[in-house]
Amino acid sequence: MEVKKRIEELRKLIEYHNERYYNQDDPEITDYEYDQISLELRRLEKEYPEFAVADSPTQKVGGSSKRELRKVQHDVPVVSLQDVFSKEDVYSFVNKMIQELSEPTFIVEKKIDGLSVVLRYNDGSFVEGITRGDGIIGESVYENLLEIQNVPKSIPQKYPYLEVRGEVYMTNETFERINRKQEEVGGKIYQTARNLAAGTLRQLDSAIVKERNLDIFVFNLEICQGREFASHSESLNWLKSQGFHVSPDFCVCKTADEVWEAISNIGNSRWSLPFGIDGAVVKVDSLSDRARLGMTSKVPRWAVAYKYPPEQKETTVENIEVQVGRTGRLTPLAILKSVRLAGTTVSRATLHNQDYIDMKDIRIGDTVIIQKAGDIIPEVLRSIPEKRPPEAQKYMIPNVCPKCGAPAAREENGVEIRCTGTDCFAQAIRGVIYFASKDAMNIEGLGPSSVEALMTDGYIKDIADLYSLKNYREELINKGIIGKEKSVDNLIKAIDKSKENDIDKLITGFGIRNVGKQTARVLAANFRDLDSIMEAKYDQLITLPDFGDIMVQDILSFFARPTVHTLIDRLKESGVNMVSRALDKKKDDRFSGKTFVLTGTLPSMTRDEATEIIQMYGGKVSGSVSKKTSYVLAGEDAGSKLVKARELGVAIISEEDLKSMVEN
Ligand SMILES: NC(=O)c1ccc[n+]([C@@H]2O[C@H](COP(=O)([O-])OP(=O)(O)OC[C@H]3O[C@@H](n4cnc5c(N)ncnc54)[C@H](O)[C@@H]3O)[C@@H](O)[C@H]2O)c1
Ligand SMILES: [Zn+2]
Repeated sequence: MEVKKRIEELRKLIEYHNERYYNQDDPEITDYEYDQISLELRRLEKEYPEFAVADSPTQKVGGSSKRELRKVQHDVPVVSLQDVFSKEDVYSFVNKMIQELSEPTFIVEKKIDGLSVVLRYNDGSFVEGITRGDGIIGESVYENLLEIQNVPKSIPQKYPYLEVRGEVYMTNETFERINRKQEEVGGKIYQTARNLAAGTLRQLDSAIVKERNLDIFVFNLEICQGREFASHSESLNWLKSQGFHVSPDFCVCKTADEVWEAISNIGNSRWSLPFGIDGAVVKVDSLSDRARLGMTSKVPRWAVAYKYPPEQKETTVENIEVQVGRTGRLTPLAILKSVRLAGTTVSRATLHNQDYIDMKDIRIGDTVIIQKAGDIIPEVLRSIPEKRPPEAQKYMIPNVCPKCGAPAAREENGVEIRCTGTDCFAQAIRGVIYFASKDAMNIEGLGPSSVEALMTDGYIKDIADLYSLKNYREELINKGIIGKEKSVDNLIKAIDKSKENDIDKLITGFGIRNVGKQTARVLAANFRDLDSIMEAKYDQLITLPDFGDIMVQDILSFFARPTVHTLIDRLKESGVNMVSRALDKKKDDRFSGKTFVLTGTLPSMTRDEATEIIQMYGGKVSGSVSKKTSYVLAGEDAGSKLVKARELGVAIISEEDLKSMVEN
């Protein structure tokens, strides 16, 4: 029973991360973490075949396609690759092939970390380009592919039909350039070059593709009408001669030792490559052998993908600094002797909190092992006590705030230590940065460095001061701390524009503890204006969807502070909007008299979000289906309610339907 539950839990988790990764191009966890949970599921399903199901994520490929992009059926199903994680697995694959085939040759290639596309050519002309999608149906990204220089638009040898497969990717340099630009304008920071490449290729504006400099490596020939190839290497060489950018410097091997050497060589060069790879692919070279071996529903039997373990390095902790967050939280940060790790220079790593430091016993002067899980954020894995200098003391986060000197205290029953000072400069800076951030007031051009400069030079002390910044226009232009005239004017304009925001943005911007943008939205949708929220009582707030005791207490204590009242008065005087627009929308009660029942998991909304939308337009949400039910909003794994709805002939709608019902 326990196992079955775990299997189901893993399936749900993987489906969720697949959605984030393949469909939204915005993963929440690293590939390394994802691979760990997939591996666990694969092992359990193998060990307990009685719990195997046909639609498990281990049996499926990729994601679905976007609504806006044209769907195209694949000629040859685009499958995934069998992952392996150890030397033993590589040897056993190679040796098995050697046993089954007569003197096979193997090709070892870099596994480029991008997204797969299929390119089609008619009589030598590029006519269609498709993403993998779910492997059977992909989405056309032809217009965007036209903007990639290394996709040949026509090739010299004109066979009636040619289909090749390749990986679209972005170089590290371009990736960093774009993120730097995003940071300057306070925009979204992309997690990895792979997501940005995928997101770029799957959006609707080809001009963006051009500007973002995508590239492609072709790694397989699928179909070539009118010509036979004996081997993969022969086809790659031919593709190269036709102007394709082919999977670079592939390696031809005979034995498991040679294959492993090739894999190790790629591994050693990994962090000096100009683009990201997430492994090495070992393929049987002979195409007739490949045909004989065939494939499972998900992977070919003639190839495996070896995934490298995260790179680890030894370094020393030179110091531990303490940072002060927006809510006064003190976060210890290890200052490390700089080392190159997974392609970047690492000189700091968060130590999270006192418990983390205690658990790993990390001290100043210690030699530690660091790694980048999934190659993004470095973490300290462990310290090496044998190499510890004799004078190294156990580390304790100080009991005063390093910025303002006020006492710092550990939360009751919590691990966080916070500055209790009410006048803490470090907190104030973070507070303003947060106020300006995308989820909050979304003030473009007001990123961390501008806020810090403005506050250090005394132009602003708090968020209300932002709205009088225009009085210092000339001075700011002369001083140049924001930039030239244009930057200053843009900033002033953006600040001015933020006055018109709905109050959920403002409430988010206050940075009340435990009140994120979703909670702020609920508040805005249920009260007329900020004054009524400030006057709201416990009993009123606790009935709101998803509001819990701690959150309500936090809201009440925030609005009880006299300093908050003064601040809000100043914002009002500057003309910052204090009226709920979400509530205005409520007057649109197109769902009045209609009852909805929700069932199953919706693709992108939580049930509460769907409920909120329905209620906002005057509809009711009920728990059970009856003849009086107007609509059943059904998602994945919908159960008995859906059956009942069908029986009673109640209209069944999807999340998409609901969205279109409330459009304009
Ligand atoms: N972080 C997350 O939330 C998350 C979610 C889903 C998937 N993932 C990552 O994606 C991986 C699964 O992705 P997948 O289904 O694309 O399979 P895969 O990455 O295991 O391998 C298949 C793909 O590799 C690519 N490839 C690159 N170079 C190649 C070459 N030389 N030859 C052949 N193929 C080459 C092709 O696009 C092919 O479709 C996971 O292992 C995980 O790392 C991460
Ligand atoms: Zn402080």
